Amino acid sequence: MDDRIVSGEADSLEVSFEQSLRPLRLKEYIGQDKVKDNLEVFIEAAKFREEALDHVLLYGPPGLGKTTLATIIANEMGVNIRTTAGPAIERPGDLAAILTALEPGDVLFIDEIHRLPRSIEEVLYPAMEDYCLDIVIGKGPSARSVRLDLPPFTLVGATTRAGSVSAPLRDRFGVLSRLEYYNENQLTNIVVRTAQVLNVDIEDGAALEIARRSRGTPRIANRLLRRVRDFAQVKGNGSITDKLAHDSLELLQVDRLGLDHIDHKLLIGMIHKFRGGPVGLETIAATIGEEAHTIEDVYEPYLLQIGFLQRTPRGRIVTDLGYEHLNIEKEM
Ligand SMILES: Nc1ncnc2c1ncn2[C@@H]1O[C@H](COP(=O)(O)OP(=O)(O)OP(=O)(O)O)[C@@H](O)[C@H]1O
Ligand SMILES: [Mg+2]
Repeated sequence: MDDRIVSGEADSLEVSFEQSLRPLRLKEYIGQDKVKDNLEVFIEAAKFREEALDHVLLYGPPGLGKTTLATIIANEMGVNIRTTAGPAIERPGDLAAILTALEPGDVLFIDEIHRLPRSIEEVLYPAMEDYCLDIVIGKGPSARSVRLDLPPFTLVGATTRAGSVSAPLRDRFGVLSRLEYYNENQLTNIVVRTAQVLNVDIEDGAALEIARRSRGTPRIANRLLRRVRDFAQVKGNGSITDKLAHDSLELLQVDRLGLDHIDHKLLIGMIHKFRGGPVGLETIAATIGEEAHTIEDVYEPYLLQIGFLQRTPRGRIVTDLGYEHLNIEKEM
């Protein structure tokens, strides 16, 4: 599952490649105009008042640019960014060590913030509200609580599951920004920009072709571009022409809407075994040999989003659009 070329999640080898492609400024960050416009105002106002920026919660599916945006926020504010992740903070002391090391105005980026232990969340509340920490020293009757002052800072939290962030934590963010899937035009611009960074020639049609197959996700667009570049170097003269892009994407088995063999297996399985549904999640899972939650979290969202699958109270159904795309006649 992890080596799916159209997975929104980053694979471990991709990290440094992605790092080199990250836009550093808001101006270079393509799309997400609403989020960008708001942030621009808040950043300018905070800088004018010489205060730390309000805490920001970024949420949305994997690969849409949350980590990138966190870095940009720090750059635009002209401050340092300290990065950690929800599961990495196990004890209140871990959090205290990080917070007390911040300089005034710094950004603390907590990725996967929905996975922060509850006990840590409680320590975080006064830190976010009043820039202070209440720490308990000692045990039993001699235990006492001391209050530590912190420098003003900005917490930037990121999550793919906004629903799993507790209400009291969510309420302490001044700015809540939801990242949306990108349209074809924006993804084309991202592909063109990445090609420039990688110093590879690409024709307009080729950039569009890659954009279309990227499931609205910059991470996938960049990954497909990298694979296509490999074909261009081995089978061509290094330039990515329209034809080369088309042929290599066919070889990579990513269809013209970004569906891969697993999407096809799922849809075709539902059509052939259950006449397109309605069929329950568990049954689909058993049919294609996957876990139900993997289907729900990983395979299904894009198919629902492009309207190929529909959720009904009696189970999932393949829509007419889905049949059409697969070129299968619907049985009456
Ligand atoms: N708006 C954008 N403009 C240009 N490139 C982008 C944009 N958004 C994301 N990217 C590129 O896509 C890749 C993935 O972005 P990023 O790592 O920020 O996603 P993420 O939302 O943090 O994903 P995850 O949920 O897995 O942590 C990066 O290489 C980044 O350069
Ligand atoms: Mg990230």
